[in-house]
Amino acid sequence: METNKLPFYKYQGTGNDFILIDNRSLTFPKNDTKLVARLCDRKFGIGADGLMLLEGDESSDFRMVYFNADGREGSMCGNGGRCMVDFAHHLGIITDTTTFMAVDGLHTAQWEPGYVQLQMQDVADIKEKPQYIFLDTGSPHHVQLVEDIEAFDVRGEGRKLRYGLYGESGSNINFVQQLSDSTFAVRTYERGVEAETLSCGTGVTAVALGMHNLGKTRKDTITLKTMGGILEVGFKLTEAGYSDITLKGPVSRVYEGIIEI
Ligand SMILES: N[C@H](CCC[C@H](N)C(=O)O)C(=O)O
Repeated sequence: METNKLPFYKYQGTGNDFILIDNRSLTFPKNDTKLVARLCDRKFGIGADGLMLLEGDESSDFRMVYFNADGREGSMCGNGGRCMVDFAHHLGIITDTTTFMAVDGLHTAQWEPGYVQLQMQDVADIKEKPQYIFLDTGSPHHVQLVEDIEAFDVRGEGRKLRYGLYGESGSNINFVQQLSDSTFAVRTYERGVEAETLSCGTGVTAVALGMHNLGKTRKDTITLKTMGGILEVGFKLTEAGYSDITLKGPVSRVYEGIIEI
């Protein structure tokens, strides 16, 4: 059987980990769901929460294409976007500011060594239910307050809600506990990974906006403690909803390698 050597980079942003591939040549077989799932498998492949391709784009610096660990193309990934910006900087495509295209439209970002701040799409629609809230920050997010987040069964309860409440297309499920006026602890069950991840960028963005909308905080800069580190979300509230939403936190290029496919 003929094999190809595929160069890749491994990244993590607050413990949300990704395989990144320079696909400006457009040679990666992106419809091969099984291949993407195998590359993301932690026993049979490289291992990651998702895989991303960096491609060229006519209207911006580059295009980000994101796949969940199950091999299917996902919606927006905030931590992935932050890692992508560091990757583009490493490849020499950008300097310290950039505009790039993702599945939910254009994003601007600021790079500094080890940190990336990403601007997210505006959010106008937040659904408040007695037990939870739901909003889309580029990806769909259920946000639910819990009492003892450390002891909470994120995988079990997340799985139930992801399928029970949202069906096959699903939602990401975030559990949150308020720690102070402007600090919240968050744990996330991610659809497409179908497990808890150490952190979710669009998830903590949803938590920050959701907690502000519920009146749990009056601050416009919120600190989110995830299992994999600390993220910061800033925003402005206008008549049309939340705008100038930013997600900031650490990113690191862990290693690079070559895998035969
Ligand atoms: N981990 C990602 C979210 C991925 C969303 C994905 N699980 C989907 O719903 O397609 C983040 O940092 O925002």
